[in-house]
Amino acid sequence: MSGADSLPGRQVDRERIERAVREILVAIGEDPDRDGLVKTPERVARAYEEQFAGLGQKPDDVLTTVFEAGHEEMVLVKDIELYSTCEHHLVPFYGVAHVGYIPGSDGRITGLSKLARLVDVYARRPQVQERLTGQVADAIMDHLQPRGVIVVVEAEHLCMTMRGVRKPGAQTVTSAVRGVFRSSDRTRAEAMSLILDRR
Ligand SMILES: Nc1nc2c(ncn2[C@@H]2O[C@H](COP(=O)(O)OP(=O)(O)OP(=O)(O)O)[C@@H](O)[C@H]2O)c(=O)[nH]1
Ligand SMILES: [Zn+2]
Repeated sequence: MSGADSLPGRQVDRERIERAVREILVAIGEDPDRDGLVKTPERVARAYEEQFAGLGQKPDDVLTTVFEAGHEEMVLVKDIELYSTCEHHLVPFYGVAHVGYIPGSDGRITGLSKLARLVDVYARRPQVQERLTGQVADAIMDHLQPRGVIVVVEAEHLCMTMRGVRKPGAQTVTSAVRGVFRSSDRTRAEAMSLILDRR
């Protein structure tokens, strides 16, 4: 688990970001005092506060509604839009997450929106896609004790699109399977066919 998980409510240091952004503007040869840029450090600080808000959140903050519904079949929320930040280049990667689980024998489930909120908790951090995918799966395993979890993330990384290798359109697909989705080929295949069904 990352160290940031133990920092509930942590706020970003906006003033420090502002100073750093001003420095970057100088370093790229810009004039940070010209009209268009004068408020940029402040804007970036506010944007970063939002973009990295997940560093101050834990899964417990969002998985608040857990109830026993006696439902023991698969629950799958598809196409949860996500925006994250590549920790290598600090540029966005974005796409969708699909989150499915099969409740445990106690039938404990959570609110559907909470699954999407959980994705945001981990997306709003400097990330790599593989870790994001695994963290969402592990948080659901820990909090709901389901029979299994499957998380699939499909994303485009702007660090591969706008710079570097420059391959727009390349989609990175990552999956994390836990419990019955790992042990049963059939259950995993059923989930994958629901996830990939693009009707
Ligand atoms: N596995 C993984 N790699 C990522 C992710 N986001 C970005 N990367 C990769 O991280 C790597 C960083 O490679 P480096 O060689 O250290 O950095 P770089 O010289 O900027 O690499 P290029 O992007 O190839 O120009 C690149 O291959 C990126 O495509 C991610 O979520 N998961
Ligand atoms: Zn990157």
